[in-house]
Amino acid sequence: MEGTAVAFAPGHISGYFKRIDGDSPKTTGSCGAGIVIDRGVTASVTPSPKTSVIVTDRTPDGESLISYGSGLIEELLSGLGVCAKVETTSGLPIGAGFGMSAAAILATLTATNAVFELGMSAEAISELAHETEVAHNTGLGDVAAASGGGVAVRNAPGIFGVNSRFFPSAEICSVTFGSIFTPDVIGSPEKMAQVTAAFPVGEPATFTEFMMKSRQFAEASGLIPARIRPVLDACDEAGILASMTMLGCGVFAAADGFEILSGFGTAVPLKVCPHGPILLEV
Ligand SMILES: Nc1ncnc2c1ncn2[C@@H]1O[C@H](COP(=O)(O)OP(=O)(O)O)[C@@H](O)[C@H]1O
Ligand SMILES: CC(C)(COP(=O)(O)O)[C@@H](O)C(=O)O
Repeated sequence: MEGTAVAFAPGHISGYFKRIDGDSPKTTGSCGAGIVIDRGVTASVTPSPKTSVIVTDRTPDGESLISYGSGLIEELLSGLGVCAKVETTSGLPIGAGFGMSAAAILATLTATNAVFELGMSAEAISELAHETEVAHNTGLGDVAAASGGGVAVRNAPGIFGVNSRFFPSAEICSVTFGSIFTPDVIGSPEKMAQVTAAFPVGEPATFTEFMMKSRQFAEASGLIPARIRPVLDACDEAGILASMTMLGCGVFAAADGFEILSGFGTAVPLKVCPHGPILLEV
């Protein structure tokens, strides 16, 4: 129980989803599909007599934003019966539909497990991360998806709900204007009813199919903020596949949309991450 462990967990852009309520957080979650991305959260965990958390977030312009304390992470550590100094650094803005809350939980648990030699399997880490995420209403399907890489297609709630993963060579880009408070959306029965009705038929097997289904869902879901409509229109005009980052005020598009997205804000190039959480240092 000495030293520091550092872990990385990838983010996840959800293209479409539908809430599924089970009888516990373990069996509650979502079906849907999304891209596991190469930007995520790096967590460094050092055993300490008292728990403290430093969170480095990103603004939509890419600047660092430091804050102290995190109820979510503090609760996670206390549930494991350990105290540590934790630093999480997000590669993209928190709350903007990039699955940064799931990545923060997965990265923190992976590093905590290593430095305290808790003996948790990758599956046990994902299970606890999923239950934490669902219990806090910060996400439904991000943990299941980000526990591995690629484009993850989920046909059941929970960490065993990933039906297939494919690994396209296509790259993407994204622009964000800020956050959408996830609990307000996934906690609203009215919004969830419209989302469920918008869920697309059939499962995507290619990047293009995934993008088309995501956009079809976004349009029918009633979730598209007015702020991103001009970006989607500009992409449509140029024939570039694009949709809304669920659940954030932003757009993700095929890589050839980078210049168009840059006309609206700070565009970020992203790759499909080939893996789930990894330990970087122990
Ligand atoms: N790196 C982090 N460290 C600690 N808490 C985090 C971190 N990232 C997210 N959270 C928690 O998750 C909440 C945001 O959840 P959500 O809107 O689902 O974000 P995202 O869309 O990035 O997954 C934050 O208000 C905070 O409570
Ligand atoms: C879309 C969302 C419900 C939330 O995603 P985020 O805002 O990134 O936490 C996701 O967890 C999903 O189930 O697909």
